[in-house]
Amino acid sequence: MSVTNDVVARVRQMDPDQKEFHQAVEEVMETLEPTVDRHPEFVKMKIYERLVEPERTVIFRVPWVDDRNEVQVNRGFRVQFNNAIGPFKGGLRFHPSVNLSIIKFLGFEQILKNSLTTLAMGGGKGGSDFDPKGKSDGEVMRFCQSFMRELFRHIGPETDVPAGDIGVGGREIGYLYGYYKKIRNDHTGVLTGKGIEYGGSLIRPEATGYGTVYFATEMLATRGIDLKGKRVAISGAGNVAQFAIEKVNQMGGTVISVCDSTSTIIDEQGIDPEKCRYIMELKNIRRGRISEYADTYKAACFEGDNVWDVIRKEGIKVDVALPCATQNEIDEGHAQGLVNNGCICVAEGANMPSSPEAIRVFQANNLLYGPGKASNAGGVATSGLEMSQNSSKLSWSRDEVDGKLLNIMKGIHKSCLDAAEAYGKKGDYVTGANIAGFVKVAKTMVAYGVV
Ligand SMILES: NC(=O)C1=CN([C@@H]2O[C@H](COP(=O)(O)OP(=O)(O)OC[C@H]3O[C@@H](n4cnc5c(N)ncnc54)[C@H](OP(=O)(O)O)[C@@H]3O)[C@@H](O)[C@H]2O)C=CC1
Ligand SMILES: O=C(O)CCC(=O)C(=O)O
Repeated sequence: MSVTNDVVARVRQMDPDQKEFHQAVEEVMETLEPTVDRHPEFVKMKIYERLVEPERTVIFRVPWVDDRNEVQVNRGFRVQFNNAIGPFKGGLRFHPSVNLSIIKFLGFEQILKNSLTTLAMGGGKGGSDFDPKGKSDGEVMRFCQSFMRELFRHIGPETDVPAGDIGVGGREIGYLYGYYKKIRNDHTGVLTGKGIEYGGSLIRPEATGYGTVYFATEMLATRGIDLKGKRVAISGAGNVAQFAIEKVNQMGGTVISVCDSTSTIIDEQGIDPEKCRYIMELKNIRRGRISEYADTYKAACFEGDNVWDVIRKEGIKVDVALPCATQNEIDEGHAQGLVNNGCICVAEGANMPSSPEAIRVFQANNLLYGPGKASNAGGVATSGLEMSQNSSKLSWSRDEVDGKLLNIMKGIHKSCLDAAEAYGKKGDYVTGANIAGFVKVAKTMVAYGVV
């Protein structure tokens, strides 16, 4: 048995119920095989085994009082996975599905993603099974304050710097940061995604969606194809999806879909900038359902199906797919549906949105397939830029940050292709992203000795 297979088997045996974590580890370990022969020092120092074991995991009680004056209790998590190359860094997810397996898969992916950005950031992730949907601002604030009442002792600008993810946007970051500042009496860059008035970076809200589109354009360019005039399917209707729509519009593509967890909208006329602003207002301010879009604009609404179900069932032609909702939203059948309907490029805005079987379909059909840890790395990269601005007490202009984001995405794209070629897998972005992200972290861990 190879070292990497051993690691997968051990992870499965030690934590048998953590299926999302197994999936993430398996995908990475499969592709790291070529590094084993070339780096005997990684084997000797048990780097593969150490990579899948978090530095520490904190699980905590989050009690809070709802608007009816009743006490509620949720579970909080922070997995500090690896800080070899910089402070732990990664978002917080508030969603009822959150459990240790999901937080570990996200934290594990974050190690390699953050390494790819070239910035000094280790990997971590956290969150809670709290559901912000349907809660008042007061309830969300009291929950965030209780969450921070425990989290504050584990984080710091040089230790661990959380940010947003599903269910954690500007509102939540404001409540979390305000409470941290209150109890630590410290105004410091301990969170990213902050409001611009109190230390946030321009372009951070846009960065994940914009970066995903920049990555897609780089992939398309390798085949001499332009995004202009292409039909683009996007899933999700949250932060990543909204700014992916905005950037596709700026680059001359046509976005034909959007969804939330209850329904999918197909708009054959295209989700133009005005409709995109409508979605932002609907989702970020009114916190309504995406089905309302079809009441306002002439568009089809499919209850209970995600974007990929609808594309497959209805035979909707698509050139480019940008999954921006959640993990495993694209299964094998969805992937085949995309292939059958003409898709040439998939760039993941979400984390692990494609199942392993779906990835095999994309690769077997020679699609340009960009895994999330490369294609959505613009969000955390811009968080890294926010950290730099905070520590130097400077604020950069919109154009300056966007320019740096674009260069980082181009750099990640090149690193993926270079590593894939160097390790005998030319054009394979999955292998390239995993190896390029891993080797830097692994070399650093070797340099530190056994710690
Ligand atoms: N925010 C960031 O900077 C980064 C985010 N990501 C990843 O991008 C993805 C989206 O995150 P983000 O936009 O920030 O989160 P948001 O909470 O802003 O939006 C998530 C969107 O996805 C929808 N969604 C969630 N679950 C499902 C589902 N099962 N089926 C269909 N739609 C669903 C939500 O619907 P509803 O409104 O019904 O909840 C919502 O519209 C996640 O995978 C996240 O990990 C990756 C890198 C950085
Ligand atoms: O900006 C960050 O620190 C986190 C972004 C994130 O959670 C992610 O990349 O998945």
